[in-house]
Amino acid sequence: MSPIPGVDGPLVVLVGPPGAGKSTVAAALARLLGTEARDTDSDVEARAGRTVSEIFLYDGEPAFRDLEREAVATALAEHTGVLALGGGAPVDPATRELLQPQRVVFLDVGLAAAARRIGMDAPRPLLLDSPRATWTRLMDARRPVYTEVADLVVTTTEVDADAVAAQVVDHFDDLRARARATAEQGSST
Ligand SMILES: Nc1ncnc2c1ncn2[C@@H]1O[C@H](COP(=O)(O)OP(=O)(O)OP(=O)(O)O)[C@@H](O)[C@H]1O
Ligand SMILES: O=C(O)C1=C[C@@H](O)[C@@H](O)[C@H](O)C1
Ligand SMILES: [Mg+2]
Repeated sequence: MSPIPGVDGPLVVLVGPPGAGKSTVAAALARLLGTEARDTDSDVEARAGRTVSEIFLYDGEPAFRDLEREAVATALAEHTGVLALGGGAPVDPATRELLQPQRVVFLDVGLAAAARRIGMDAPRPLLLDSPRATWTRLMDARRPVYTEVADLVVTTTEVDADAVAAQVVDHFDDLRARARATAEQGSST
């Protein structure tokens, strides 16, 4: 799936499992491209006035998914920078439809690196019970979905976030040009 010329929206949308580095790489990419990063988990929290964990705990996962679907639709309509989605967002069919014309990058990662990064005891509501087994089960179920929506897959295991961002930029002509222009602007000020 290629981005359709003329379709508005973010320069890049990042998908992938918890610990893939979506939020971190979004910030690194935004720096390279001279734009802003946005994260739908943060948007949901700001809108609900609660953390993701609190929403799961008090309202349940279906309520979170409804808020997430709205947050993704709003961010795709409003944001022109880099957008990181929540790990489960592309599982929703309506969200997948919205992603079709977008430029989507799947950040892939193995269990060991993901576990190291998120320390599997962090407050991630879906990973409270048997975090490693649950992460693996989710990833097995979601891999086809992440792959289906993606224009590019970048493996982030053993690659630091700045290098992941550089790989994304290098893959797309317009992003390479934009990053060059951003760097030139930075060195001339
Ligand atoms: N490529 C990387 N190499 C090493 N550590 C990384 C890398 N990317 C991110 N990290 C670290 O891993 C942790 C998790 O990263 P991040 O929050 O960006 O992941 P995420 O995909 O957004 O996860 P979630 O789905 O839970 O929001 C952070 O502490 C971050 O500094
Ligand atoms: O993988 C998931 O389903 C989730 C990932 C996080 O980004 C949050 O959106 C929430 O914890 C659910
Ligand atoms: Mg994140």
